[in-house]
Amino acid sequence: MPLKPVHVAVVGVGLVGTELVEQIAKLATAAPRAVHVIYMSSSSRVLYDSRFAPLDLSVWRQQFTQASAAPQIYVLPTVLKSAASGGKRVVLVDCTSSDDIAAKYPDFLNVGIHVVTPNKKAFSGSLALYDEIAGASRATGAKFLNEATVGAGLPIIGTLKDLIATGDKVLKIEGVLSGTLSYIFNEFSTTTGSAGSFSSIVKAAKQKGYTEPHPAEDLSGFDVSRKLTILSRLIPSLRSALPNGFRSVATTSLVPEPLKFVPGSEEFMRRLPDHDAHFEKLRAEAFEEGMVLRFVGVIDVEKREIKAGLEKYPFSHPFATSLSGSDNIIAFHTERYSPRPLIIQGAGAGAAVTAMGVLSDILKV
Ligand SMILES: NC(=O)C1=CN([C@@H]2O[C@H](COP(=O)(O)OP(=O)(O)OC[C@H]3O[C@@H](n4cnc5c(N)ncnc54)[C@H](OP(=O)(O)O)[C@@H]3O)[C@@H](O)[C@H]2O)C=CC1
Ligand SMILES: N[C@@H](CC=O)C(=O)O
Ligand code: NA
Repeated sequence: MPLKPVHVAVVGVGLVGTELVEQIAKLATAAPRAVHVIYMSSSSRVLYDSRFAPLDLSVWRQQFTQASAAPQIYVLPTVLKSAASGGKRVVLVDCTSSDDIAAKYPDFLNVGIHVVTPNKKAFSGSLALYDEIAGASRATGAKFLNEATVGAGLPIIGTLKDLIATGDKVLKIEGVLSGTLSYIFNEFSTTTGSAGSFSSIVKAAKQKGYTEPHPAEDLSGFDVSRKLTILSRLIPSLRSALPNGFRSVATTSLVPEPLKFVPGSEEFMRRLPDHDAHFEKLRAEAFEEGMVLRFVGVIDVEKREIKAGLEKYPFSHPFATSLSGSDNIIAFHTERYSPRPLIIQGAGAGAAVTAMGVLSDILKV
């Protein structure tokens, strides 16, 4: 029986959104077309057919460059509701990092539009919004899926949900949860020295598409504390532990004090080299002790302790020897997976693997 198609509205056709549209286009040529893109927007452009006919993905780039109408996020729930008439399955795919769009998820879910997203904002901020999202989803049956918010395409959220749903007890989750910080320290702090200055490696991480739109979000550790918040809310005993979200996670920031309030990423990157000596001192001190630097996150369920920070590990430790590129590594210590934890490792940032995580959620819808 042919698959019932799912109709997607991609909001945020940036690095991840563009790759997602390309992956959907490739899927259509390889298999019976199950995913139709009916709407796409950036912060200044929007492209869709007034009858919500599927967009022709062989020419979307040209059409999108020519599209000029301003996006209408505040009316989008109503617009997509009309696209869902006749029982069509419609999914809002939020590929922005916008708080404003995240705040609208309940409106989409309330009218039966599913939400799939790599954007961490809605799930790592106030518990009130998180509860509103979960409540709207329960009320209408519209799903919200966010696998790509933690570990990009790696099956982290799905695995944690499965462990809990099958009655296992999670004791501790720990690991390297930032692709950007993994890449930076895998290059900057190695068992043999360093591949370059700190700022030049941050620049490379940005060019490779690993960083958040503003790299300070990564260096502040907030991207990691957001991921820890998202995971902790899936653990029943910690669901309400962070009512105000990621800001309550004990987090060590790597942002140099004078750059703390620099709003633009260009100025931030331009001024970062002024602080290379500080990072080099940290690296060299660790190296003298036979240690490397790695940025890790921990959720200790028994102690109700959730923290993110820069740690030192001996040259023989797996974090020093087995990580490379943007690798994430996450260990789930549970009653069943004990004394050896369940470990998931692989690229944890970058357009291809993130879009894959988003697309697999779309296919689940
Ligand atoms: N890069 C990665 O490895 C990973 C990224 N993510 C998440 O994926 C999301 C996207 O990241 P990335 O693609 O790198 O970011 P980009 O900055 O490349 O893309 C963001 C896109 O969102 C658009 N946008 C911003 N505000 C709005 C708005 N109000 N309405 C419509 N469009 C808007 C931007 O438009 P314009 O171009 O006009 O500014 C841009 O097209 C983020 O939430 C990030 O945290 C998650 C896992 C991994
Ligand atoms: N900037 C993030 C992207 C994925 O969430 C990271 O580096 O991990
Ligand atoms: Na994931």
